[in-house]
Amino acid sequence: MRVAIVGATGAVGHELLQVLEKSSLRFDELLLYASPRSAGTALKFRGEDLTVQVTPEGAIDADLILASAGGSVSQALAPKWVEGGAVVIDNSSAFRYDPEVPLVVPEVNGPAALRHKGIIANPNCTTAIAVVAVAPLHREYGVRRMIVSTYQATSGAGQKGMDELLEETRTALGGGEAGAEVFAHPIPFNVIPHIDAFQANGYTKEEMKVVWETRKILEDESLQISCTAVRIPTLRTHSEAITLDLERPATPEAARELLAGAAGVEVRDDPAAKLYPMPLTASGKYDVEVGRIRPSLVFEGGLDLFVAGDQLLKGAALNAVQIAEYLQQQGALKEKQRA
Ligand SMILES: NC(=O)C1=CN([C@@H]2O[C@H](COP(=O)(O)OP(=O)(O)OC[C@H]3O[C@@H](n4cnc5c(N)ncnc54)[C@H](OP(=O)(O)O)[C@@H]3O)[C@@H](O)[C@H]2O)C=CC1
Ligand SMILES: N[C@@H](CC(=O)OP(=O)(O)O)C(=O)O
Repeated sequence: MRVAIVGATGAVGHELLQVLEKSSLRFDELLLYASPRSAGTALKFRGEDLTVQVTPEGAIDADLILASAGGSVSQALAPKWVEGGAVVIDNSSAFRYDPEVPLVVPEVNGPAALRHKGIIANPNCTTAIAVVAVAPLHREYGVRRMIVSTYQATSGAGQKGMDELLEETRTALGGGEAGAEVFAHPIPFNVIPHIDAFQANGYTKEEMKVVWETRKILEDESLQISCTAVRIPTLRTHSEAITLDLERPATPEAARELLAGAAGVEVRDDPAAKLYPMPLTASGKYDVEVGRIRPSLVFEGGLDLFVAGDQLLKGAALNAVQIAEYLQQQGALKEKQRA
């Protein structure tokens, strides 16, 4: 079994290497690809140096390709990879809204992955983190309306986002004027309510991804969702305040108990002991932290909660590897015939 990572030198690629090291996925060989500027770079995997190669324009001889090199690379090359016999798990947004392409968070809709025709899409990171917490509540109480406000880390914009936070913070602390290239405004000591492009309806694409993708994953087009997505000066982990209007009333106690048994969730909810989800505690963790669970003051029987999830892990690398593990467990990931 041969696995390839395209985009191995990026923020998500780096996490893919770490997650694969610990994963139960069985494979014999790992191939690493990036852009020409990284060709020849050595990256460690299981104690060995693997050399990064230039991503070819055509097929890659691998059984499974984990793609995290951006939408335009996936758009252009993923169909060729599939033609060459590989299964592609794509971290970009290129195919997420294609009805033929499953959009999968294994804890929530794992079996959807089995319906793939070569490509499986990994959801937007903000969405993936939200649905891990919301799906169990939706199943039990029926979510009617969902209002989300996000606090998104700079690594959501890749390695260059983290670099800009660190460099511009140094500049600001040194008495200089912080600049901005990756973000729309200087990020140190600021919050920016602008992630991705503004759409005709006044929402950003990041906000609309939460709407479109949550509905697709939960298979419920009737869900009413509104999101405000905000960039904050942290390195990693996206946090989200979520308000839920429910068809059947929930109590915080019952919700806490339900979520404590839910896969991928860690309930961290003891305000008296100052225990609640935070980037500081959620970073590097596989589970999404959920806390501040309380009755909604607006929607009777509804809930307010706060989640924090490492978006480079559950929002990207971990979720992609979990999809691959799921396929393999189901006997749906096979080595292709080679001459
Ligand atoms: N960051 C996040 O939180 C999340 C990211 N994603 C998605 O994952 C993908 C990667 O994101 P991220 O790791 O953050 O981005 P980075 O900018 O950190 O990394 C991009 C990677 O893609 C490679 N790359 C860029 N252009 C090309 C090209 N033309 N051909 C081949 N390889 C190329 C880069 O190689 P090189 O180093 O040589 O330039 C690098 O390895 C994106 O689609 C993003 O939307 C999804 C969920 C969350
Ligand atoms: N949501 C990421 C950006 C990203 O990579 O999103 P997507 O995978 O939907 O393109 C952010 O915080 O900026």
